[in-house]
Amino acid sequence: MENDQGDLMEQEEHEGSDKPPSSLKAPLRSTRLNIQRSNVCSRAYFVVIMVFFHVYILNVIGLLLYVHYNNGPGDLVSGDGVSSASVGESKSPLPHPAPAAGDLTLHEEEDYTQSFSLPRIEGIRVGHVQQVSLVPDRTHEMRTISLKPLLFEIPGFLSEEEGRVVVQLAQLKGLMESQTEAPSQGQVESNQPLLSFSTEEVFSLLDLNQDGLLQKQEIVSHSRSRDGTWLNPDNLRQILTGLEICPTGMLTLEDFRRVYDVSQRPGQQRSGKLLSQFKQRNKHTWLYQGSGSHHVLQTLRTRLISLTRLPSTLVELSEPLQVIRYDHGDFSNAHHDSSPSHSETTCAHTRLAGNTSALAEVSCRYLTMLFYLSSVEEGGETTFPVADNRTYEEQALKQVGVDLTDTRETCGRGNVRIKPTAGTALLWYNHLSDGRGWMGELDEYSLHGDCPVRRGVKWIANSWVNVDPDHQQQARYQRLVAQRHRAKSGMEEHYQPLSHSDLHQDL
Ligand SMILES: O=C(O)CCC(=O)C(=O)O
Ligand SMILES: [Fe+2]
Repeated sequence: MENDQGDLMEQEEHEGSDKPPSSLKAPLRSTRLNIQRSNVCSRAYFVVIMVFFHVYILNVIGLLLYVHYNNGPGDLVSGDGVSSASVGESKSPLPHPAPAAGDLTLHEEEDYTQSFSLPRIEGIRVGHVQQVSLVPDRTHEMRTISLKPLLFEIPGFLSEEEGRVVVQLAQLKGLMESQTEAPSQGQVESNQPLLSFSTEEVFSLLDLNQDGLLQKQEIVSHSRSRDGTWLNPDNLRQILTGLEICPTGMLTLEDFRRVYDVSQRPGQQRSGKLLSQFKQRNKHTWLYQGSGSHHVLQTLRTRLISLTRLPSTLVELSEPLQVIRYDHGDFSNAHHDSSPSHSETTCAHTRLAGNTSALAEVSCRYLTMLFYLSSVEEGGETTFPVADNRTYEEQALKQVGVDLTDTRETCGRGNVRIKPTAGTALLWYNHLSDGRGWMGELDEYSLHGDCPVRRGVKWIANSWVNVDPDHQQQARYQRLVAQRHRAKSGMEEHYQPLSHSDLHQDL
């Protein structure tokens, strides 16, 4: 470097004179050569730099275009021509939307099963607030309540007026007495002890043909995790596992005692009595949300699709809206809305496309959206007893004398408790991701219940999005629905969308 500069200065010094001193001739020639070489080098260097610079700029532009088109609203799935929600505290982008399940055709099934993925809203951290745009002219705040389970609260998701409409529609339709009502019928007073069944009583209840042996079919016919069955998913899993290793394929009372006691908690074993998963629920009804239904019901579903960015077909093929009324003292014990998958179980919603030899139909619910339709003066909180605990300890749920699933006794101890406020919606994922974009294991932390209503009346609505953990089964089911649609529209002059009730049993 220094040498080059020295040569340059030397050259400049002598440029003015006609004849440079002879003593300087030779060195000067070599200096010129150096200068030319140096010019060539800098030009090449400049060209290389410019090429890299342009490539870099092109890369950046390409990346920006990619991000823009992948996150753009045009990509979001909305079967009803609904504009999608924009969500974010500006920093928290949502995952990529899934392709429309409804667009599935026969030859596309393979691709579909390869690439189909379920979006999941990111929680970021507890207390994180995201702005969501669900309706024109205003935004809503969505707050992360817990990460385990992934649980959000959205105040004002529906207006008080919309809440009243849903309540009135439920009343017009007529609310059914819950099948889980206490045998003493009517109201159970809040100070009445929980029903409990001995192992022998449960065996007898399950033994439908009273032959003293439990066949698989008998066990799984009680497998529903909701609405007061005797077997919660954990019980069912333990018992079915016990049955699998039983050479006869049937359980005697003795076998049953062994597997059922294993599935119970120490506190219950001590007393020799088993607390039931009995849930006290007053009345409920189901409201269809498809085309032709009240616009408020359709709007709720539309907002759910916008918020979750789930394929609209998936949501449209899910259960109808369940509306529940709780009077004074009513409650439900902690439970999971969905079920763990097991080789013996099949999802109720895809059973048409399912393996008919599967013994148990269970609810497969990727997420729950719960709408508070009324505020409650006292009590009635939704409780998540183990939410955000560092580790999920099944044993800790039921220690001697303390049963965290018993909301009548231990509601105050729940890690997360949400007071019902008219218009607020809760959203939580009942399942973890399988790591490949599909629905994975049941999230044990999604355990929840509701505390007894102490003053006032509580109205809520549940919207569940059904997904089969076996995505090929989900694809087969949707293909079947699409085929039926085609067959139906071919037969009818006016196209009528296949209603949920055509495909699902009343859950
Ligand atoms: O009413 C609540 O707060 C919870 C209701 C619930 O968990 C259910 O209906 O499955
Ligand atoms: Fe629930």
